[in-house]
Amino acid sequence: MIVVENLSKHYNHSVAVQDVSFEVKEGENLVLLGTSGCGKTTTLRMINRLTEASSGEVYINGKSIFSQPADLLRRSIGYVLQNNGLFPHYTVAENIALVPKLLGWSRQQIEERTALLLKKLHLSPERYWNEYPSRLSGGQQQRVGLARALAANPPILLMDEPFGALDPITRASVRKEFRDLDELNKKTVVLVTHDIQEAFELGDRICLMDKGRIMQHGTPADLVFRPANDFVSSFIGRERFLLGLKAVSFSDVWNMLDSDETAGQVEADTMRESQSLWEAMEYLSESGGARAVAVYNEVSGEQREIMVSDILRLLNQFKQDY
Ligand SMILES: Nc1ncnc2c1ncn2[C@@H]1O[C@H](COP(=O)(O)OP(=O)(O)OP(=O)(O)O)[C@@H](O)[C@H]1O
Repeated sequence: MIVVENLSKHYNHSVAVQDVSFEVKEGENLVLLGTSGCGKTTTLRMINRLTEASSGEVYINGKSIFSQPADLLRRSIGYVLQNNGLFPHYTVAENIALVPKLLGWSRQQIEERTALLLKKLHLSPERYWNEYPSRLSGGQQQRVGLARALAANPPILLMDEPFGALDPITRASVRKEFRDLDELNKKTVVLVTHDIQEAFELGDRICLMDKGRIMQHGTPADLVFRPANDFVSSFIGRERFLLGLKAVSFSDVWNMLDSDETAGQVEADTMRESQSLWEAMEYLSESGGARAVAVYNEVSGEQREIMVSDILRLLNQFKQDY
């Protein structure tokens, strides 16, 4: 768990971050969202002390980050940079091995871990082990950057615009891989982005920032359905409908579904209750004429069949009750 209390950063007479406070629970994804220059990166870098705070406190599992040397702190926190930060003169495997080596892992341990991570990130170890970063595509470099940050299995991961350098299509597919990666499920993640769609897809909670301050800290649904002020409303702006679909999952609206719709056998391409209404929309628009999608609830063992008209009804009903 990360607790940030009244964190500020001043440069001479200018203020980069002012009095920022938030908590990130274990296993949660917190997104720092906002336009360029609002203080996201500075806030992130104060957590691993790449930037030293002017004032305020950060506790990780109850322990102040200032109670240990900054370089030791950084070995226990994964960090993914926007331009991936890979060393150009190191191979893929050497880049991934950096922190495990510093921690004194055996060669065999390092090789096993590297091979496992490459496979999980869809990079064949045989093909990419000895490759240099400049010979990889942007998406592949980004995956290696992520593998490097995950190598020593840190409980906390800080990510600065991790998909920022990618074109929109690669960006969407790497983002999807990121969401599905089991390595990340239990990690506490703080992710910086200026992309509101990305924030809504990846964040359990979002801190929307402006001019160094937090404008609203809440769930994606809080930001869309209960904006704290005019700034938040106008930031959400015309994307309200789409973001609403991304903010609501089937588990949020399960008891608004008729129980007699469908039950029984789970079909192969069934969605799960943790997926969003948006994902069901995407499925229906991409499936070439399917009128309904089956959604399976792992908790109750029930299955429902969902049509486009259900999705719109669920969104409206959720909004009214929120
Ligand atoms: N080393 C520095 N010296 C002086 N000012 C700085 C320094 N680093 C950042 N700033 C200023 O602090 C403010 C916040 O910068 P920061 O990089 O945190 O914003 P950001 O929201 O991450 O923006 P971006 O998305 O463009 O990276 C900006 O006004 C920036 O110019």
